[in-house]
Order: sequence, then structure tokens, then C-alpha cells
Amino acid sequence: MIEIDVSLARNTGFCLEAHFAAPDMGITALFGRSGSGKTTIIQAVAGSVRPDRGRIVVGDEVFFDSDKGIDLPMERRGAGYVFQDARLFPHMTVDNNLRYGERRARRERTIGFDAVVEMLGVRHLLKRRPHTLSGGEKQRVAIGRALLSQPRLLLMDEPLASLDEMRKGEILPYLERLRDELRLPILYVSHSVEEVLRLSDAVAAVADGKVIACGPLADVLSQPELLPVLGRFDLGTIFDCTITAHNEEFGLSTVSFPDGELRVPLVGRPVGAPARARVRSRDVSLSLSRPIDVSVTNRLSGTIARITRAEGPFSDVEVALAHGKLHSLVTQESVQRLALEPGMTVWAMIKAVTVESRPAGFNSPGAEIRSPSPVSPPRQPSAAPPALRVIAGGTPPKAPS
Ligand SMILES: Nc1ncnc2c1ncn2[C@@H]1O[C@H](COP(=O)(O)OP(=O)(O)OP(=O)(O)O)[C@@H](O)[C@H]1O
Repeated sequence: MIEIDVSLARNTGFCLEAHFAAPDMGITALFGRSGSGKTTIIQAVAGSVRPDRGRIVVGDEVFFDSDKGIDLPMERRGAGYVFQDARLFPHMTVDNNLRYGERRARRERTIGFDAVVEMLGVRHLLKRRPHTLSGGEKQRVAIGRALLSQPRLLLMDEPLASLDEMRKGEILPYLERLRDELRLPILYVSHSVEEVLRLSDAVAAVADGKVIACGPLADVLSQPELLPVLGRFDLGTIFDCTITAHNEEFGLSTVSFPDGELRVPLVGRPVGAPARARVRSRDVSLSLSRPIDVSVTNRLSGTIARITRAEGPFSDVEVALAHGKLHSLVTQESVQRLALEPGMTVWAMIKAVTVESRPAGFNSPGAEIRSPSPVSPPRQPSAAPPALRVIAGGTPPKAPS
């Protein structure tokens, strides 16, 4: 686990009080609005910012412990850092930029030059200089350089923020490979729900210098308590599902999960592939009787578990399904008019679903939202992911325990 429990006051009046734990593999997203303190947290882990007090432990290594007077220098922490802008050396070729990472490597080597070059698809760029690369290519080289320093963890500070949508689309599959092929914990700063949805299994939500919730993605992103971070229109429910059918004629795919099926716009992945469906609370309306002559195809029946007042005229209605749950955002006027209350059976009509790919074998284990609280580690992959080449004399990547 990565355990972080730190306080830090900036001279600008900003105070960080971060207390959470992240799993030691996969991507944990630090998610929150601008200025909430996400970067400060990873700077504290990297060692470029010193907390006033607290403790940072990565695996069995104590990076910082104010009580014991421990403050490991940056170079001994073994954290690979990838910034928003690639920060490559302009006078060096891609090859030399990558070799620079290698020269700064810790003694314990796990990833070879060729493996990194293949994984990030940069072989054809090796002779070029940074000014001839696209933003996405530069970022891939920056990630490669960080990996070749043989980090024990990777800190990524909005690595896609400076890229346009097309470049983001180009680089996301590489980040997914990184996540799936390396047994490396990654703390990933983002304020994009889409990115978090696609990449992470665990989320720490940061607001006003505090980690207000952390845990498996599906649990964190549905909580009405997260309104300050997400805004009411981004709250939603996430279902880990499998693509079970395509209907080319109507341009629809079917995704299945323990509580039923959803029809979604055609997904460009094969039947059997794992997927992650996201249903925004605002796209779910409720009916007291089984909807018959309505156009909405996606309907699920369940029992109201709780009703929470949300911002403005809205309430969040949590509907318990047989296995999972679903959130609906309705007006308080509707709650009153339909006399909604816990225990009632309702039909949820789902007007829109977003589907993203999901790493095979990773599932979000159920966990209650707690603040502060440890993040439950994602379940281990059921099938071994393709292994990275291990360089001679190196230490093989840790096997899943
Ligand atoms: N070097 C610094 N000195 C003083 N205050 C700072 C410094 N760096 C950041 N801050 C302040 O600390 C707070 C948190 O900043 P931080 O960069 O951690 O936020 P963030 O969540 O990463 O934001 P963004 O998403 O915009 O990058 C902000 O109020 C910021 O103005």
C-alpha cells in the first residue's frame, strides 16, 4: 500500500490535510477541482515539497515520518514523475532522453530499454529531437524516460491535460498498457471524469486540501457527498460489465452485468470484452409502475435505499438493485409528488449510457465510502497480463499475491 497522512500549510493560506491509502498496483486517480491540492499531494510523495508533519510510506519504505525525523531525499525515493508538459531535453534525441532515464535508474532493474520502447511505440522516433514530435509522442517519451529510471512508483500530474482530444485518444491506450502490464503503483492526477473512468480502479477525491473520499471507482463516483468535487451533473453509477452482443443494423451493442443488460451505442470492441458502463444520475428517471409505452429501452427495477438532498432543487435517489445500485437525480418536487421513500419499488429508466473499456480481470470490490479511509486494492487479474521483458540480472516484476 501507499499510505499518506500529511499536513502542510502554504504561505498563500492553502492548507493540505491528506489522509488516505492507495493500492500498490494499478492506477489511483487523485481527482478534484483546480487548486484542490492534488499536485501538492504528489509533490509530497516525490519529495519536492516537505509536509509540516505526517508520514508517507510506500510498500515497506518510509519516505517521510516527521515524528521519527525521516525525510528520504528525492533521488532515494525512486518515484518516476511525468508532468503535464513533457519536459524533454530539447538538445537530445529521443534515444538520449530515454537513456538519461536509464542513467538515473535505481540499482534494482525491472524494465529494459527495448520493452519500454516497444510498449510505448517510440522505436521509430529514437533518432528524432523533441521539437519534431507531436504532443502525444513527446508525452510517450516522457513516460518512457520515467519508466527507465526503474521507479518503484509512478506519479503522473495530468499527463494529458495539454493535449487535444485526438492526441489524448492516441495516448490513452499506452497508459492502459502501462496499467495492465506493469505491476507498478501509479498516482494519477486528473480532473477529467472520462479519464478517471477509463484508467483507474481506485479514486481519491480531493477538495479544499482534503481527501474527502477514497475507494473503488464505482463507489466513489456515485456518492452525493462528492458534489463539491464532481458537480451534480457528473455524479453517476458505474457498472463493470461484459459486451454480450452487437446489432449492426440498429447500431447498438448490449452490455450485461449481474443486474441486467443495457443497450448502448455500438461499441467498437468484441463480444466478450470487459467494459465499464457509466450512467449519470441526471439521465435516470423513476417510475412507480412498470413503464410500458415509453421510448426508453434501458429499464431496471429496484427498491429505494435512500434519498439525499442534493444541490438546489434536486435530490439523489439511491435505488438498490438485486446486486448493485443505481443513482437517480430527481427534483424534490418529484420526490414529494410521487411520495418517494425508502423501501418503495421503482423502475429506473436510463436515457444515456457511456461505455469505456475496462482492464480484463479488474473489478471494483464493494466498499463503503469513508473519509478518511484506505482504498481497497483492486482485485488481482484472473489471467496473467502479458509480461514485460525482464532484463538480464534484473528483478522480475512482483507476481500477484
Ligand atoms: N509553490 C507554492 N507556493 C504557495 N502556494 C502554492 C504553491 N503551489 C501551489 N500553491 C497553492 O496550493 C493550492 C493547491 O495547489 P495544487 O497545485 O496542489 O492544486 P491542484 O489540485 O493540483 O490544481 P490544478 O488542478 O489546477 O493543477 C492552490 O491554492 C495553489 O495556489
